[in-house]
Order: sequence, then structure tokens, then C-alpha cells
Amino acid sequence: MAEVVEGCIEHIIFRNEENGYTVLALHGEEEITCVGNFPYISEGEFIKANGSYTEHPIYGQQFLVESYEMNEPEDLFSVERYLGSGAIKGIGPALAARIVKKFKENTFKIIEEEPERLSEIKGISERMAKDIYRQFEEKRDMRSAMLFLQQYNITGNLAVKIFTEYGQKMYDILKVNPYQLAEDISGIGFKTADDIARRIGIGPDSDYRIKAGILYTLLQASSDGHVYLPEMELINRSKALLIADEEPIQRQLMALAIEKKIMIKDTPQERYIYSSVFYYMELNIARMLHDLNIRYDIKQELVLNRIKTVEEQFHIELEQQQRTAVAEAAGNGLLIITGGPGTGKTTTINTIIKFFEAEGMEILLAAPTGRAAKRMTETTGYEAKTIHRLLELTKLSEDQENKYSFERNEMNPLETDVLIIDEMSMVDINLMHALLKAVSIGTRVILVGDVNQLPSVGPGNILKDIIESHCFNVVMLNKIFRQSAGSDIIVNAHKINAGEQISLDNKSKDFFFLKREEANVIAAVMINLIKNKLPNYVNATPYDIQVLTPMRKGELGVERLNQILQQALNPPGKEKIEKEYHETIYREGDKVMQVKNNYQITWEIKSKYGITTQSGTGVFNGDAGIIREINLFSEHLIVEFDDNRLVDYSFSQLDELELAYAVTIHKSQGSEYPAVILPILDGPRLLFNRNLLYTAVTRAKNCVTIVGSDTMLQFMIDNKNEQNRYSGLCERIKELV
Ligand SMILES: Nc1ncnc2c1ncn2[C@@H]1O[C@H](COP(=O)(O)OP(=O)(O)OP(=O)(O)O)[C@@H](O)[C@H]1O
Repeated sequence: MAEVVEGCIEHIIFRNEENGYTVLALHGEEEITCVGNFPYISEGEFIKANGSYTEHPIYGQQFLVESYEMNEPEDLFSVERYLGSGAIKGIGPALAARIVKKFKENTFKIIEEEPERLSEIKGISERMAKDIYRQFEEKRDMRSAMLFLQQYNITGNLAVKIFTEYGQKMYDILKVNPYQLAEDISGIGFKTADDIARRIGIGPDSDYRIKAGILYTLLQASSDGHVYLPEMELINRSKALLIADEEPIQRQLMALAIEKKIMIKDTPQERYIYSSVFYYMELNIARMLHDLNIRYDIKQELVLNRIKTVEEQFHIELEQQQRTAVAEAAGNGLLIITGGPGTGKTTTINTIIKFFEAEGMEILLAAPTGRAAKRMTETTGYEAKTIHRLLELTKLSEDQENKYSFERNEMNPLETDVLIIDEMSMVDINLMHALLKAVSIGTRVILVGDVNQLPSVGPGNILKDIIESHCFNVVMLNKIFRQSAGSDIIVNAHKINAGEQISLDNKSKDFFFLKREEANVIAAVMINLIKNKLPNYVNATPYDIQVLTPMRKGELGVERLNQILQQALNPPGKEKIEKEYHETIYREGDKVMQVKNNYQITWEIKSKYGITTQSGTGVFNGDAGIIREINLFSEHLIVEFDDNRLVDYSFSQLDELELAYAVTIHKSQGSEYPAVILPILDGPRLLFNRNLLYTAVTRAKNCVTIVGSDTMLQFMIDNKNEQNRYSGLCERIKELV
């Protein structure tokens, strides 16, 4: 039942700064605990709140606030309390008492209308009087802005961000073009802006709306990996989003092109539409690649001698292709090395490093993810960084949450003679652009990767486009070495890639197929494998065994499998604390994965006495860990990642974590696991392709077990149709020749 309570905020018990969720003690006729969304409210202020009483299992009776308004404090005691509460910096209880004693019931009026009179009070200078006035105004403005935005369901940090960005202009912008918010403020997308626009009464055919819808459609396409869209596809998608006709969309396309927000690229066959940012990125990448591609005059003999030394050192003989790679690396500014698992990429990189080292050259190594960089460090014996670290990522400012920039760029390039990047298939257009900007001409750049892996999560098809342009030196390694040839994981990966049948007779030591035709049976088999069969076989813990699945949804999708596997592998227990967040239960002992890059979050490594011995920042998309501790009172949980790194998450950051008993094959890119289980039964035909299966199989170091349907497995091997990605880099590179 809706009720109204009124009173003074005695004490703020808890506040989540992210979303404004607050627990406070309200002093009215009686003491009430109120919970709800109260950003920007201070102790000592007066509110009148609508809501209803609820019973919390631990904290007892609470008043759940749905909406509230500010009341001016009425009696002198309350005015004094408010002023002295700390709400206005520089005024403490003693000064508040003096102010109220002098101005009595006119106190607020004086502050607002004749603030200079405050300096009549001992202890307040003219400057301070001005400052009090400014703070008072700011608070009032911010508060009215908060209340205004609350009508549109914008609360917490987001509301503060909007007001901080626009100030008093906020009202005009909201009235005329709320779509501006989607462009200026991270955290507001087209949907939110459209929602605000509708409530404000902006018509569905407003020019601003159509333009914003087109830009949003391009943005959405980029989250599917596209760099541009063909015109008709863009129009059709925009029509569906905006529920509008083609004509106004065509018109606004032209307007956006004039404003230089989009670029139109005509080809003989089709017209492509880019967001301007991506268009220039693509163009610059193509140009920078050409600029780097310088020929060096290196004596073949020298190269051969060096290779010989390395061969003696490692007791191997390089294959012809590997030799070519070393010679090309020595003689060219740009080289691409590609090959599947076990084809000797690492061995080639190591020889290249030795060559340049002997030449006295500086060498830097990097890879796109933390895990890939770690692996590169292990296999080369030289420190490899993530590309982000290499480029010295910095945050622009505290209030611009997701805006990052790199210290290393064209003004301050990397100081090195040689740069080797591994796992290039995971590098998207943004990262490639940032990377190349930081490389000066004359640096030798060696890009290594497996072009048959799934393309990057972010937009673009960088590695493939560079190779297919046929404009640069590419060495393809395709021989599987003897050591690797003993592994059916590697042999089968190559067969899958070539569209050949693989043997499913289970005579292998590291590649198994268990035919099951029902989702629940498949789930039960997987549990048995993880709990009982595989740990001993691969000498690993159940946590090291990773289930990889093609989809998020469905009976064998990530979401359902995580629930089933959580229940089987980490069931609830008296001693295990859990927290439910957005319909997921996070429980102590759960396996979780960070699902976005967070460069700011800190980690610590502690000694057994609990003393921090090492600390740093950054947890990256794809990093997996275990929940060690959940604290319901402080609303935090602690996750332990690789190398005993402990990371403290507040509950409001739980969006960054997902259960990771099962993860999608897409998310597993760049990671390796001792053992992988693949449930393959049924799903969208487009998704079930060779590329996906190949990526999944190559994630396993020691053992792959496929559980499911052999027909579907064969279908995947036969299905060469990769999901289409619109990317124009290959063309841009060719155009510049
Ligand atoms: N020329 C060679 N002669 C003999 N063995 C080789 C040669 N080159 C590589 N190898 C061996 O083949 C195996 C695979 O090589 P390497 O690790 O370099 O391949 P890779 O392409 O990096 O593999 P992955 O992508 O799976 O890490 C290793 O055991 C390596 O020692």
C-alpha cells in the first residue's frame, strides 16, 4: 500500500555511488529506515517520500521509496542542522549555529538572495560567503536536475554525468534533441534517448531521431563485427529500428554525410556506408601498413649463418618456410606469419628474436589479451605485454568512465627496432589503428596469427584482410611437426580446417567423441567427465576442464549449462555465502569470468600471512577465476584469478562477471585449457560452421571430448560459410598500391 513519510535525513547508512542506491535513517515522527534511489542527497536534508513498507529478512522493517521530493527545513533547529551537517563544505555545527542565530527564519533567503551579508558573521569572509552561495546554488541545481531526470528513469551516476556534462543547458538539450545524449554520454544509447524523447513528446519522424537511429544501427552492426554496412542493409535495418519509411532515412543519410558523421563509399557494385571514424581508421591502417613495408638490404649469408647458430642451439633444423620467414623478417619492414597449431610459429618467432638480438636490435613482444601475452612470455622466454599495456593505456579523466587513450601514439612512438605481435586474429580495427599509430617507420613489424581462427570480437577482419590483399609479405606455415603430429587434437584441427573427415572411433589418446542425442543426457555426461573421468586423465582439477559451447541460449547454451554445472560442481552449502544479481546466483567457490576489459580495477597478491606482496591494475575480458569470498554486509566479493591475484568487486560491478563453468567458443578465443568438452547437438546453421569448431578444438592442450551428434559434427566440418563480416581493409590496402 502506497504511503508517505516525511522527515530529516539523520544518517546515510549505505550508498552505492554507481547507481545511487541508498539506505538512510529518516527522522520524522519516528525513526524509519528508507531504501531507494537517492543520489545526491545529504544528511540533514528534508524529504517527503512516497513508497511502501517492506520486511527485509536481515534488516527488518524498511520503507521502500518510489519517489521523493525535497522539503525546505521549516523550524530553526532543522535549518541549523542542515547547514551544519556537512552538506555545505566549510560550515560546521558551530558556524551553522551562528548563521541561524543571526538570520533566523530568513537564513535560506539571505544565502540565496543576499549572500554577501553572510560575511557579517564572524568567521565568514566575503570569499567564503560567495563560496557558500555557489555551493548552495549548485546543490539546488543538481537536485532539481536529479528530480527532473528521475521522471525519465535516469538516476544515479548517469544523472550526475548528464548534469555535469551539460549544466543548465541540459533542459534545452533534452527538450530539443535528447538523441544528443547518446552521442555525448557513455552509458546512454539510442534506446534510452528514444525513450526520453517519446516521453518529452518528440515525434517519431523527427530528423534528430532518424539520424540517431542510423548512427545507432551502424554502431550495432559494429558490435557484430562489421566495419560498414551496404546501403540497402543499413536502410532496412534502420527502417526496422525506427519503424520509418525509406525516404526520410535516405534524406538523413545525406544530411549525415554532409555533417561528416558518415562516409559513403561507392563501388561499381554497391554503395557502402561507414561511420566516419571507422572509415578513416581503415584508410589510415592501410596507409600505415604500406609505409612500414620497407625493403632492407640484408645479406642472405648473414641470415643463414644466424639460422644455423639457432639451429645448433635448439637442436632443430628449420623447415624451408620457417627459414623464409626469418629471412623475410630480416629483409622487410612488415611480415605476416600465419599457420595452424603445431606448425612452428613459436619456433619461428624465437629464431627471429635471436636473429635481431644478435644484430643488437631492440625487440618488443605483445599480444591482444592478457592470456595470450602470458603464453607468449612462456614460449619465447621474453617478456610479452598486452598491446594495451605496450601502448601505455591511460584513462582520460575520472568522470569519463570508458574513455581511454594511449600514451604511445604518433607523437610518442614505441622505441624499438622490432615489434612482434602474436594472436593477430584477435586484433580488431580499433586496436590495430592505435598500435600502428605508435609504430614509427623503420620499425620492423612482424604479425603472427592463425587466420583460420574466428575473427576478433571487435569490428574488422584485420589479419585476414591483410593476407588477402596480397600486398605484403606473408609466410604460411603448413607443415605439422612430428611432435605435434602425435597429437590428434592438432591433426584433427588441421583436418577440420581442410574439411576432411575426422576419426571418431575413440582410439585416440587425446580426442574423444561420445555420441549422445539428448541435451539432458549430454549435460549429465559432461558432469561425469568433469567430476570423475577427466581430472585424473589429464592431471588437472575440475576447474581446469572447460566446457565450450557455440551458443548463449538454448538447452546447451552457456546460460543453462552454467546453472546445471554450478549445481553439480558447486552446490549450495551452509558454509557458502551467495549473492543473487540479475537472476544469476554467485556463490563462494564458483568459477567466474571477467567479461569486459577493466584496466582500472586493482589486484593484489598476498602472502600466507595476508600481507600484500604485489599489486597492479587490470583484469581483462576472458580472464577466469574463482569466487573466494562474498561479503553481504559490505556488498563486495573477492575473486582469485591466475597467479593468486585477488580482485575485490563491489556488487554493483557484478555485470563484469559471469559464471564460467561453460563459456561460448567466441569468448574462449586466445585462451588455452588443459581439457575442453564440446557439447554439439543442434543450433543455428549459420553459427555451426567449420571455423567455430576449429577454434574450439584448438583451445585444448591435452584433451578434447565432443559430446553429442556425429551428424551435426560432420555438418560443422562441411559448413564453410563463415559469418559474413563487412570490412573494407583489403580493398583500401589494394587501392593504395
Ligand atoms: N623445424 C622444426 N623441426 C622440428 N620440430 C619443430 C620445428 N619447428 C617446430 N618444431 C616443433 O613442433 C612443435 C610445434 O612448434 P611450435 O610450438 O613452434 O608451433 P606453433 O605454431 O607455435 O604451435 P601452437 O600454435 O600450437 O602454439 C614444437 O614441439 C616444436 O619444437
